[in-house]
Amino acid sequence: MYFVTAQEMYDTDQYAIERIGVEGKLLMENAGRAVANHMELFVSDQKRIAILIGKGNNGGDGFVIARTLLQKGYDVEVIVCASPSEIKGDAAYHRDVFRNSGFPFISYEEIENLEHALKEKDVVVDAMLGIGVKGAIRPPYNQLISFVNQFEGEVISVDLPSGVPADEGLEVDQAVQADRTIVIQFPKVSAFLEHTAAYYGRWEVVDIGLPSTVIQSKKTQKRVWKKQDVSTTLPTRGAFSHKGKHGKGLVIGGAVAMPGSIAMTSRAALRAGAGLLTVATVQENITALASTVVEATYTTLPSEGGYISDIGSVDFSYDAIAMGMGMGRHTGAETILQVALEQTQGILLIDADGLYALKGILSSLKGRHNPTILTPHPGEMATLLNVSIPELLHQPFAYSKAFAEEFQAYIVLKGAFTIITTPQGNQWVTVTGNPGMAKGGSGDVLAGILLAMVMQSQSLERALCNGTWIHGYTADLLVQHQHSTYDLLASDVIEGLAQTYRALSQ
Ligand SMILES: NC(=O)C1=CN([C@@H]2O[C@H](COP(=O)(O)OP(=O)(O)OC[C@H]3O[C@@H](n4cnc5c(N)ncnc54)[C@H](OP(=O)(O)O)[C@@H]3O)[C@@H](O)[C@H]2O)[C@@H](O)CC1
Ligand SMILES: Nc1ncnc2c1ncn2[C@@H]1O[C@H](COP(=O)(O)OP(=O)(O)O)[C@@H](O)[C@H]1O
Ligand SMILES: [K+]
Repeated sequence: MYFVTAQEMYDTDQYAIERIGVEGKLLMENAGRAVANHMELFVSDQKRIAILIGKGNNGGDGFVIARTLLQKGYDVEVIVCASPSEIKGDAAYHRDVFRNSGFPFISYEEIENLEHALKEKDVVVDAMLGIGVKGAIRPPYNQLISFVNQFEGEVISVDLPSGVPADEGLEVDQAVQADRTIVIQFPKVSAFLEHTAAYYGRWEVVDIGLPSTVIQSKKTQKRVWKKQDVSTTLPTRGAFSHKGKHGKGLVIGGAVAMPGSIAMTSRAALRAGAGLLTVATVQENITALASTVVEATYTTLPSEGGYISDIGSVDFSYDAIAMGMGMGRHTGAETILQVALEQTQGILLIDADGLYALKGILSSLKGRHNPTILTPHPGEMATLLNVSIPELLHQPFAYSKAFAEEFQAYIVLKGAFTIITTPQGNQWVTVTGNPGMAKGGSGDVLAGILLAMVMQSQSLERALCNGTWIHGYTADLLVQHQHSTYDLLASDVIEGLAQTYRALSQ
């Protein structure tokens, strides 16, 4: 499923009108009807509904929603949040159709105490501001938004909660806190940003028949990776496959004080289907690890001060190598990473402490002939970019894209919304996962799953999307059935992979 910026939405709208010949009025009719029909699924006709209508096209949708619901027998009061004569274009057309159908509306100015009037309602439909919102919220919307936010019934926003911009990199001045948002055709970028997503409440998309042509013709696209994508792209294991077909992988990492991280990465890689796995770590870790991850083979590395001191003995001819987990941030780490960057013949995934080591030698990424994958959490990514974490999280898509394109790497920016960016600038977001994963070790498990995924026959971006989706989904299943967000451990997710793979293969 594509998701879009405000401009991409307007371009799509224009394409439908100018190239396909669907009139704007009809698009608005489709939008309003689709929203009203969707509301019918969860709002009973016994509810008292107020629809707040703004002066732009979001308000135009509101008139169609109101007319459709009234025709279905719903109890609807329409409150126009502007002088009705300010409404222009397609929205004015639908204002007139609404009026000519014999339905009344009232201007907010005519209501003596709007806050009180809303108390009489069960549901407020917010069709005040859509993707056209800009800058600080001006009267009367600022006041109306605060009334809506004090309203105790259900708030349903149309397209996006009024006041929330569609795009990243913008401040929210004041915005409706919706319980539910019915999104028109394509989700907007703000549905996947930490500072704006919560305003949407739960959201669903309604189809109004707009084509994806414009979005597909762009040089790069942004898409949500969903369960159906996983089911249709996850490679199946052929009846006559052998271990060599499922990848020969290597995990490099683990300082003396941090053996657990590579144990988790390795176990996760094996549970996620890796054919053969070797672990290269300091000699002190080998005995304990070998009894924890019995399926792996081991390469003993020399240590100094508890850290890997040299990786010269490593054979780099693996299909894929994951490096950096529990490696430590010692001074020698950069040299070790440099060796790996130069010698790895297959795919190189760099995580955790490897990303800190990468900071000083970022330009080495450009010289690599084989794919490099970086899996930073926001702290690691902000360090690589020399920006603050809030700055990064304000526009994670733009930062990830610029970075991936400049350094020709795949970036997996982890978080509640994990963003996968290819070196060409295409982006996917996975929305699985829960706060139970906000614990040490979750990233190590993801690195292992991704290592296994990229070695099995599928495109790299699909492998990364499938891996992050599966990681989060497994944690979601565990929290729903056996665990809570408090007690869930990163290693539970490794064992939980069994459930996910079984569910996906049924
Ligand atoms: N494919 C599509 O595009 C389709 C779009 N559709 C629908 O149209 C919506 C987009 O409509 P839109 O462009 O008219 O913008 P929208 O958000 O309704 O309002 C703009 C108005 O808000 C005002 N305003 C802005 N900022 C403000 C502020 N800070 N404080 C106060 N006021 C502010 C601004 O006022 P002005 O600055 O002009 O004075 C202007 O009057 C979209 O979300 C979807 O619902 C569907 O019908 C069909 C397909
Ligand atoms: N609140 C959350 N919702 C969804 N996923 C989360 C949440 N918090 C963390 N995660 C996931 O957990 C993992 C944490 O990775 P990371 O921060 O690298 O952990 P660590 O370094 O401790 O192993 C990432 O895959 C991230 O997407
Ligand atoms: K709205």
